Amino acid sequence: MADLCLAVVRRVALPSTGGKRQAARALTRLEPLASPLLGYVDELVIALAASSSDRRVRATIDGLGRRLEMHLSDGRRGERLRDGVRVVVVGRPNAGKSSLVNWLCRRPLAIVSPIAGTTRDSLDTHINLSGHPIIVTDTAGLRQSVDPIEQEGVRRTREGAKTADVLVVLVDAAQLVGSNAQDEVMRVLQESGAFEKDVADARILAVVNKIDTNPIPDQDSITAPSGERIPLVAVSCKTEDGLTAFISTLTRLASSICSVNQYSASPTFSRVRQRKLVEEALNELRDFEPLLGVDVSVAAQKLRNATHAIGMIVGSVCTEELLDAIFRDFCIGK
Ligand SMILES: Nc1nc2c(ncn2[C@@H]2O[C@H](COP(=O)(O)OP(=O)(O)OP(=O)(O)O)[C@@H](O)[C@H]2O)c(=O)[nH]1
Ligand SMILES: [Mg+2]
Repeated sequence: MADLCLAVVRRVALPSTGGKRQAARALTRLEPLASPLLGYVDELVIALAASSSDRRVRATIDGLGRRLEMHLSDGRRGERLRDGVRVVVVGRPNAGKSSLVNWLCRRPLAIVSPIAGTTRDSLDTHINLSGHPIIVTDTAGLRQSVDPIEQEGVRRTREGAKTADVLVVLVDAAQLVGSNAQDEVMRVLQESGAFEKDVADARILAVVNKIDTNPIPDQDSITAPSGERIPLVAVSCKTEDGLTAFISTLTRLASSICSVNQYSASPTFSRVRQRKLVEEALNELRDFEPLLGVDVSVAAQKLRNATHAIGMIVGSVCTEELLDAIFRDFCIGK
């Protein structure tokens, strides 16, 4: 076992010079993430050095893997805190999407006109909603068209819908058959591609606009085919009726997105790159166990790869000090 520890620690703890430089640069930018993950690396090396049995090594690596998984399941909170919660407004042409987005950002971001098909491209703007950073996207109205430019606009709307944290489905009160918002919202959702697997996580907010032209009966939610309740608000961008309720509901959804599990009490991954590196580290840890009984040096390489991936995020991994500490505290090699 001492041999195993020595082999593993040597391989884990001796990075290339280039890797060290890169890691050192990364550290300065990633302070909030550094301590917990650096703790893992220390723990990993120390556990290996101190372990007296294979089983304990396996348990330690398994525990580390589970904790990395917990961080990965943080609901992308760090990315949302950095970039903003993505709110995408979809609906048919002329429903009032641009009017709603302009009202949200308090400026005439998008052209508003009675001509259906005015917005032809997706437009992003950043706003602050009770302290939550939000990216609001206005989109081209969903409809069949032979115009290739409009087709491209609709394709972009669907792509945007896939990235939404909150999908606002806006329908025109005047277009409702018998004031039935449920069916029209479901049709628009279907056309936006929202029932496809990769957008299944987005929160949906249904909005009936233009209630000044056709008041609808009081209703605060509708039911999705899955049985889930979708909040519904009735508004008029013209008279501003209902917009306060719209803002409260949107704020509630944004808050719920920004608060998830215990690991998101502090921001975790603020960049996709960091998440990818942790996923890489996790894969290496998962490969370690089956290899341990077969070839210690190949297994050790897996740990070194995992350490390197985390080191790319937190920086000062595998420093001379860490090596010194291991040799001082555990007398390995003496
Ligand atoms: N009466 C009434 N008219 C509204 C309301 N909201 C928007 N409109 C009008 O509806 C028309 C279409 O509004 P837009 O905001 O351009 O609609 P849109 O959904 O962005 O339309 P496209 O860009 O064509 O997809 C404009 O003439 C707006 O002034 C409302 O609440 N009540
Ligand atoms: Mg528009």
